[in-house]
Amino acid sequence: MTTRKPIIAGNWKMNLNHFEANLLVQKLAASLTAEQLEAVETVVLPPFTDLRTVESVIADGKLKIKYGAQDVSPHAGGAYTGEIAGAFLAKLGCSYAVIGHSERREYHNESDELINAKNKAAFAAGLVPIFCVGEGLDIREAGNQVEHVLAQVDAGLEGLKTEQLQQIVIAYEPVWAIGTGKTATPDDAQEVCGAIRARLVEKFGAEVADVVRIQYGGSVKAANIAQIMAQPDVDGALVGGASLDAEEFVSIVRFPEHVAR
Ligand SMILES: O=C(CO)COP(=O)(O)O
Repeated sequence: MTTRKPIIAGNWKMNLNHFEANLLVQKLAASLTAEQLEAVETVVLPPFTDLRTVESVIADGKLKIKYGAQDVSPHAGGAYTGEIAGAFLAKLGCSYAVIGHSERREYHNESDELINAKNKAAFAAGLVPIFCVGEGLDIREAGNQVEHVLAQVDAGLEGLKTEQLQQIVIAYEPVWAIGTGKTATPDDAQEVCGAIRARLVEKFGAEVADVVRIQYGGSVKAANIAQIMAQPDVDGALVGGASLDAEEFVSIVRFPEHVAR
């Protein structure tokens, strides 16, 4: 089996202006050693307007922190007022783009088809999608979470090439656990992340499925990261609220040390 490098990403959502972004990245850089950043891929996902600043801080300090955007247009360019093209994000040094976050599915009516188009647009621009899936509370209560998430996975990955599938990051974020303080149990997270990997094996073969990194997201904190990361099919976390606090996020990135303690 391949060893997948853990990936911890901080989704700042619509928080922190570019001055605040500068400060937070500086704090992360001051607390995380080169070894820690080598062991755990660390990503920040600020609002679009912070990206130029984040690019500068990271380039100036030669920091091994990666960054990305929270969305991308499905279009390459043109008359799409308010949209941001993947090529612009790539020019700013972004490595990743969050695609299909539940907040965009819910508040912007993003469909599986649109999300699939955005996954393709991200790759076309040289960005790696952090492709989000997850069930709402009604679906969880009816016990249909696996079926629901696998349908989202199938639709979002439709038509992607093998080398793209090998790079994509899939984030499983149960909607009922986002911002609620109600974390899924490690077993809940493993059930769905394991089912996602089994589906990847079935559709694309073990060589693809073995290298795809699957994150869990939903009320991840320093206090619960180690148990979540101990699950065999969880390769990282997509962190919301706790990523806005430098000390807390640093502690999450340093999860391998929690296990050793
Ligand atoms: O939506 C999330 C990350 O994308 C999770 O948010 P919280 O960590 O605030 O629950």
